[in-house]
Amino acid sequence: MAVILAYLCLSVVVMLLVLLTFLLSYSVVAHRYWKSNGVFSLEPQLFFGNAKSVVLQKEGMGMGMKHFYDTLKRNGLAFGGYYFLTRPILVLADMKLIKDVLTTDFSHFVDHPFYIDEEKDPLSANLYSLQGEKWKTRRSKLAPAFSAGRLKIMFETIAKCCNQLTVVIDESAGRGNAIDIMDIIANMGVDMIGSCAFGLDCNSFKNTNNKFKHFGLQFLHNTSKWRAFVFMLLFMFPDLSKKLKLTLNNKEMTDFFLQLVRDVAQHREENNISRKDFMHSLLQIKNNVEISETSLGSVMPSVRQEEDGATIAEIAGHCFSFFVAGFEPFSTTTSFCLYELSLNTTLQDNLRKEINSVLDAHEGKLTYDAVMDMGLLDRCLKETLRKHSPATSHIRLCTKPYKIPNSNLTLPIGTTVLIPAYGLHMDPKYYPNPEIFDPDRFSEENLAKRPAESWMPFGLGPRQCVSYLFGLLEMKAGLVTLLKRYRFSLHPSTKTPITMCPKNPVMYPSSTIYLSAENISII
Ligand code: HEM
Repeated sequence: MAVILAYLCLSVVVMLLVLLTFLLSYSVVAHRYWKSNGVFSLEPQLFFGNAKSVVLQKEGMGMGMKHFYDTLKRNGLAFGGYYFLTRPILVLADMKLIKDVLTTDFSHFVDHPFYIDEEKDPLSANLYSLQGEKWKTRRSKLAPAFSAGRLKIMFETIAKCCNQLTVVIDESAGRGNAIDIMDIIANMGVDMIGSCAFGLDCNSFKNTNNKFKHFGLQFLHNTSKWRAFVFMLLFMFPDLSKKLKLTLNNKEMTDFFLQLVRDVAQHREENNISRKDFMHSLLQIKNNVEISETSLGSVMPSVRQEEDGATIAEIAGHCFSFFVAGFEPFSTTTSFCLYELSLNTTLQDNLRKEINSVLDAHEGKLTYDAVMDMGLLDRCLKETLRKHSPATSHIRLCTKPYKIPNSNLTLPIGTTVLIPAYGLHMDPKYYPNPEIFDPDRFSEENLAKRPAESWMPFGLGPRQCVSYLFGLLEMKAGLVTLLKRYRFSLHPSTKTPITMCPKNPVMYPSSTIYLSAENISII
């Protein structure tokens, strides 16, 4: 027995040693990549590459990339090599090169390098992750649903969701209570996407345990080490992950969203119901009805079609991506904007003056045209998206060999390329004193002084956020609703300066932002 036990122990030790040797050699060989291609990189650490602080969640990806961008700029380099664990990533620092990759030479960089498994994880087959021709076809079909004309029609649905905001704040206003502003805005974000994408009237404020919110937040706020590990495997080794049957979205959540979309689709199609939301547009795509930018139209075609233009799983994937892509940036940006306005109450008062005078000119109604007439609001939001950009980097996969202009480097297919948006947004060359919140940076005069590409919270080029107009619109509608009714100030329980949570892949504060609100109408 003792001999068998000793033999087993020895076998395990030998296997571990073989595995360790393999990993060591793999890491050492992988970390030669940039040097052998003559590309500048910082000395990588075994296994971790240059991402130790990010992987160990001591620093967020945005900050890590900003530091590398600063290093490249200090050394006058247009690009540099970075290792995320063993994966080489080319980081761009030169504005012209960034513009080429994202726009002029887009045909070489069509895809986002993310995991997708249409069969086992249908929700992963969304616009963000789709690749090649499939992405191109779906994006061109979806784009009209996000046009200005269509959003103007949808504005009524957006405005309805904003009304709920005041119900909760009214309970705390004027009492000096600490208001967890991000929680309130997040609830509104759930309502907004629930209503505008899934066609629900979920009212998160009253029904805090609703299933829709539960699953959405489960996806977004699960910062467990296991999830981070699975995410990393899916990013680093997509083929191996598929073999191991790893998925990003669990079955219970997938089934919930699929059933939800199935029910809504069936109900609307059977009763030919029209509603001013994205679900309406998606059902039109499903039924091969052309999306008009000037009128809502019916979900059912006038002549029955042989084949559906989209499956329920595709629609669910799209709605889910609207939720995932739209919820967090909406709630963080709107909250950060209110935070900045609470620190600068003169600016807040000026903005309120603009809101009131524009609303007066529009018969006191919150309409699409009224929101579009608010210039200072636009500048405040753009400055928030610069300083607190939710997406800190943009990422592309090289899909066709690409020779980098003015260099000897040709990128092979499969190279990951990263644009450090947060680095650009905090670069004093484009934004002097970048830590200062100054909406004037977005005045026409100041805009003319720097390249337009130095501001890219929504990405750039054909793969830029499909919904940036809707994103801006919903945030503006929320801010107008709040600022015309309340004066906000920072509550003493907020820890300042705000630092960023290193566990969250997007820009997210590490401690709660508490504000106080006074109801203006009764001051
Ligand atoms: C509110 C602020 C928002 C910000 C800051 C934002 C930011 C972004 C960014 C940075 C990207 C990637 C762009 C790139 O790779 O170049 C993106 C893509 C995307 N966003 Fe947004 N987004 C916002 C709101 C929304 C909303 C509300 C929706 C949906 C209703 C949405 C849907 C999408 C989709 C579907 C993609 C993938 C587009 C594609 O790959 O073709 N976003 N967004």
